[in-house]
Amino acid sequence: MGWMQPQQSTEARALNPTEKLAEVLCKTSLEVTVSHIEDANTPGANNPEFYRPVPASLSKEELPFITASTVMASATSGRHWIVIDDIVYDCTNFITEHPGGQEVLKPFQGYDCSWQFWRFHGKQEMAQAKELRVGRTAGVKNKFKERPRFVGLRPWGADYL
Ligand code: HEM
Repeated sequence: MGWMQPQQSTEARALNPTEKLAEVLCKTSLEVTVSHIEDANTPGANNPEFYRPVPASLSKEELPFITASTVMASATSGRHWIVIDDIVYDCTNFITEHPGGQEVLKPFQGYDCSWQFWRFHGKQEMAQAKELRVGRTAGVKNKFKERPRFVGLRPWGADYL
């Protein structure tokens, strides 16, 4: 039996090695990591005119996030945006230079055209497209259902049926 004596606060006295370690571990585990998330409320962020092509050196994660509704709004704006694998490409100037012609790109303004792109192109064209990136997005629809690829007379992958 004895009297309870309040302990000195840790600020007032030097910490022993165990306390020091505990302090470091606590601080480390409480550290908050932040990633760059665009604020869709930023003035102008809902207007396709707000965005311009970003440097090719930026990774996908570093691209500004553009909402699906803003991407779709580009269809009625002056910008010709298309989406391939959740990346938004500004083809406003490129459309007249596209070797496959303007007509193939026109129906995709404001829409996803991933499978159509990969049907005709490979990594080389994708590298060329990199300089047209304006942002990343999610949930943008493709107007057309992908038709199965045929290998000879059977659809690709049909041999497991
Ligand atoms: C930013 C996106 C795009 C870029 C950078 C791009 C680039 C190119 C290039 C460099 C070629 C010439 C290829 C060659 O001569 O071998 C080409 C041809 C073509 N592209 Fe694209 N393209 C894009 C988007 C698309 C999309 C979305 C479609 C379809 C909806 C498409 C359909 C075609 C077609 C049909 C050809 C002609 C292919 C042929 O003659 O064999 N392209 N494109």
